[in-house]
Amino acid sequence: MSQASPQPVAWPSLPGSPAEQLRRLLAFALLHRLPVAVWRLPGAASPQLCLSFSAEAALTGLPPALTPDAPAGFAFFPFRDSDHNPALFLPGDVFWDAASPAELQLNSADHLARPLLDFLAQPPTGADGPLPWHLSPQPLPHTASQAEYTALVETGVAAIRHGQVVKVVSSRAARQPLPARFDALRAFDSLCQRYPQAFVSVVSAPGAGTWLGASPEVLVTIDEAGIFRTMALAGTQPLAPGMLPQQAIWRQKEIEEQALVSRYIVNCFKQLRLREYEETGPRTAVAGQLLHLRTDFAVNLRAVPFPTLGTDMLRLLHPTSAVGGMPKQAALHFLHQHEGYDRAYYSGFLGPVNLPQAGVARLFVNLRCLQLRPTEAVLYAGTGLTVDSDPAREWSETEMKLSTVAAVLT
Ligand SMILES: C=C(O[C@H]1C=CC=C(C(=O)O)[C@@H]1O)C(=O)O
Repeated sequence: MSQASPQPVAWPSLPGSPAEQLRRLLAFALLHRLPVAVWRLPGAASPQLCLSFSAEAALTGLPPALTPDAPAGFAFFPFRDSDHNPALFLPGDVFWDAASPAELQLNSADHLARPLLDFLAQPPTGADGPLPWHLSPQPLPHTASQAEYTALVETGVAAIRHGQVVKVVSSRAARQPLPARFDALRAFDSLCQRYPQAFVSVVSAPGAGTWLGASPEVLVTIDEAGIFRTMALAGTQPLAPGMLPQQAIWRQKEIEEQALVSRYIVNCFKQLRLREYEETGPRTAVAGQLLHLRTDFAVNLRAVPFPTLGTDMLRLLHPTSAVGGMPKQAALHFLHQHEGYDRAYYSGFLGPVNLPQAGVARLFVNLRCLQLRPTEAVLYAGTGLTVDSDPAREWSETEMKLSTVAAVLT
């Protein structure tokens, strides 16, 4: 990994608008077949970008370390690590923040640093063609019909009844044609506007393809004040017009489904023998047109003798019972046997680590996402099953979840 000390460099020409600058950085990355990630943090006004000078250097094995001395970059992890869907950690060779657009942070003395600055020095022509996004080399996943999804839910409920699993999160993929002149960067902007509290991202990397999403779910974050956070997010209902989130009434099914996720997180703390966590909730949380139940967990890392808590929790949490199930191994085995398609990076995790600031990490579960193909998008959604699940309701819940990101395909 070509990691040098971060070097601020002025944008080498008269900067255009931040949107033009972002397109220019993406054009350089994609024309050179390099991995690149753009994201907008929940509640933030503008996006940030991480560009790596080597696709090979992005291939990683273990989940990233979340300590201040660990490499800086952008994690992009699949649901399950495999040769088809490699775990990626994009080294943060170039970091750019649209909030301070006149400056680039170069963290590498790689031989591509000069060509990048030369490329950015040329003013954009305005006649640039569509961006050559990376495309996945994998075949399109099987997309379940309603009858197939019903059968999967019924098999899941039977597995719960027979005590093989306590909870399992079944999911499916759906295909939708791209509208004429679809532009993933404009779609990213549109997601940012529609979902100000989501983690909005577009990640494009050789081998993985291009993924666009607006996730409502924190996996692990560590902020500037050294506060570690995670959340138990589960249970879904539509936000009806005129309804206030605090008026939502939850059925026993959703309450139990979410409580299992909370219990799973508490068990992870227990495994690490950590008692000093704060638990808030469950409360109703808004995610676009949907409501979820959410419990927040926080630990002040400066008050506990546990410098590797973030790293250890990340390794225990992924994949959480909000995307896999409980007990974890039994649920993953069930999904492997019955789900009938490759989730790839859906329900994996993604986000910046030590970028731009050492000690700060923001990892989210890759939900409400789509994968770009030449003329269509593959969209993904899942639903937590319990013994009380009704297949028709679970199907319509996946439809509602798919519509979060499908909103940018019209
Ligand atoms: C698995 C997904 O959502 C998870 C997060 C929130 C609510 C969920 C649910 O109600 O089933 C899921 O656990 C998805 O969006 O594909």
